Amino acid sequence: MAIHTRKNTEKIPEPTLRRLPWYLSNAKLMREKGEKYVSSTQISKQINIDASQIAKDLSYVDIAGRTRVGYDIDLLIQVLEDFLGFTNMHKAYLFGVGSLGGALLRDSGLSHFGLQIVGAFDVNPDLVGTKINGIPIYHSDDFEKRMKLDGVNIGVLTVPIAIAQEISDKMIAGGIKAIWNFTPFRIRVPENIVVQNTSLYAHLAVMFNRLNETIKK
Ligand SMILES: NC(=O)c1ccc[n+]([C@@H]2O[C@H](COP(=O)([O-])OP(=O)(O)OC[C@H]3O[C@@H](n4cnc5c(N)ncnc54)[C@H](O)[C@@H]3O)[C@@H](O)[C@H]2O)c1
Repeated sequence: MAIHTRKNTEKIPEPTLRRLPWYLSNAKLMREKGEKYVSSTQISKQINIDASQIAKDLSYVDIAGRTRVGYDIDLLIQVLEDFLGFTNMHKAYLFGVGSLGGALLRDSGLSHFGLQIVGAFDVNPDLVGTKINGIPIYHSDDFEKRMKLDGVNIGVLTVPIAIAQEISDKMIAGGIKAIWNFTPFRIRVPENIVVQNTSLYAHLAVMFNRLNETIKK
């Protein structure tokens, strides 16, 4: 018997959005092991999240589970990939090919999650005109010209903090609609522009804190 869980039409909460890729990875792992169905209880055991939370999270995506057997794995993977936008490639530019920017260009994992960096910009003459991982590096001055050719609407910001705002303004003026900001600077943008701030160090602080708690025990 199929359970027709009504699709939850509320705005999806950010924590749910951040958990969905875990369910996707887990479903892919189960598929590799030859499983055809997966239940929220099974996912729960693997990734240590409450089964009812998983069922609630999955109510935001258009998928119905079956009693006892759970979700059809192929369908679950397809629905999650579509929902998360991992199936259609989002083209992006990266600004600032330094130690962090260069590492992101070398990361082939981004394209598995739907982000394709099609070009990068820097001002360092040693970098301009070269490629990293097949991605061409242009001079920052050529950004407007390239924008007209590449159909990009996402910008990855990995420039020095002092010029984070200036480069963001330049990106937006050129037509960029979403900025993945790795600088610690809280950039100001018009209301219609999406900003995602990301810091590796924030997670590090959590790890140190938890580690200290374990050592104390
Ligand atoms: N979010 C995180 O977890 C995290 C981790 C590391 C670094 N960062 C931040 O990322 C940024 C870059 O750090 P990094 O260590 O790679 O620095 P870096 O100095 O190695 O790289 C900065 C790059 O920006 C380039 N640049 C300078 N002016 C430019 C311009 N006008 N247009 C385009 N490129 C320009 C430089 O030539 C250089 O290649 C910093 O703001 C840093 O604080 C964040």
